[in-house]
Amino acid sequence: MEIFDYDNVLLLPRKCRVESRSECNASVELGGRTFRLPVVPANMKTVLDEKICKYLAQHGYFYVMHRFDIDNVQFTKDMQSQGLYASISLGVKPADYATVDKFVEQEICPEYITIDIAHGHADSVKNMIQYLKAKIPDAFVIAGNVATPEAVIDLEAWGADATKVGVGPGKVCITKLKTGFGTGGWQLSALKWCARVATKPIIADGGIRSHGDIAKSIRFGATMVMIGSLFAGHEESPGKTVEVDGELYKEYYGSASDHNKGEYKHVEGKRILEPIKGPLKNTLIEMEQDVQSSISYAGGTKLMDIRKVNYVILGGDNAGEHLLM
Ligand SMILES: NC(=O)C1=CN([C@@H]2O[C@H](COP(=O)(O)OP(=O)(O)OC[C@H]3O[C@@H](n4cnc5c(N)ncnc54)[C@H](OP(=O)(O)O)[C@@H]3O)[C@@H](O)[C@H]2O)C=CC1
Ligand SMILES: Nc1nc2c(ncn2[C@@H]2O[C@H](COP(=O)(O)O)[C@@H](O)[C@H]2O)c(=O)[nH]1
Repeated sequence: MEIFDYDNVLLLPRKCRVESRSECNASVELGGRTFRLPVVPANMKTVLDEKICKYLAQHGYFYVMHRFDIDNVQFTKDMQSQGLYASISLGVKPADYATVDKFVEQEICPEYITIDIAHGHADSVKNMIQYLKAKIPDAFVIAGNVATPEAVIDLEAWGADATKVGVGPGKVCITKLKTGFGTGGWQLSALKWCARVATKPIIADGGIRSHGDIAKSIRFGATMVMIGSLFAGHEESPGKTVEVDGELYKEYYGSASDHNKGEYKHVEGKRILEPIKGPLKNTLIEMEQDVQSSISYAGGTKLMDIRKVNYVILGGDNAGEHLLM
């Protein structure tokens, strides 16, 4: 098996088929809706809040609200009363089952539900998927996080409509250090490995450090990518604003950090500061333009044309050119 990551793979251009990059369509379909970009901000407290979710839904982007200190039923009602789709997160504890029961009692159905736990290849996730499919069958269920083909096969068989791949590659993640497990350092090849067996969409989660990594994820089998750090440092990001030596930063902390948990127990995340880089809408526009450029370098006109390109691995034991025959 080849081991590589975002920083040692490059995609190879094919002959351009467009006169302008504006002809390239960066949109993607997930769960019956088409979104402008194959990118979703991470469902973390310092990445998004209700206001940002509303902005994303109104402007054609996918979002997944986080699951911490929030009333999911009220959130869903608020979004749907404005004619917007609702996309929430759940855990696997009794309180999460109670939330599902509340949805059923009030006859409300969020369009997207993401089951979001650290070790998603677990019976607890199987039980929650099956509960959701029985109680709210119209919701599109994303489940994770996982790291192996076996896990993707199981989650799909248990009824997940999409899986989220990535254990430990995140910027505020310390899972690798604390447990010795994960895809940190080889997330892109783990994605490739998982995508070979997937029959449903994969969301590649964690490790994206630059916009070109979006195209690399698509090339290796992702339908969408989930990104935290690149979204945490905007003017409207919910993290606290911190000034250091006259420069402004936003705090960005892991969902499994003591900052998020409120206690130091099974901590697998840390807190960092991200420099503030202006409004979110500018980043989203720049990302779209960069993905359009990626499609044009792939010799295509639509997102999945990126899947057709060859690539090179730079340095290391697996170095070389990889041609599609
Ligand atoms: N993508 C990634 O690499 C990671 C992401 N995270 C994020 O941090 C947040 C908190 O995650 P999590 O701690 O799972 O959420 P929860 O605290 O809601 O825990 C989920 C449930 O799974 C149980 N569990 C069993 N084994 C494990 C295990 N190895 N890791 C975690 N839980 C386990 C927990 O029990 P008990 O607590 O008693 O063990 C708990 O009942 C989530 O948003 C998650 O996505 C966290 C770590 C890695
Ligand atoms: N191991 C941990 N992973 C975490 C934690 N909180 C969030 N995450 C994961 O990181 C990605 C975002 O990664 P980034 O590289 O884009 O910043 C996020 O979607 C989660 O899957 C945590 O505390 N520990």
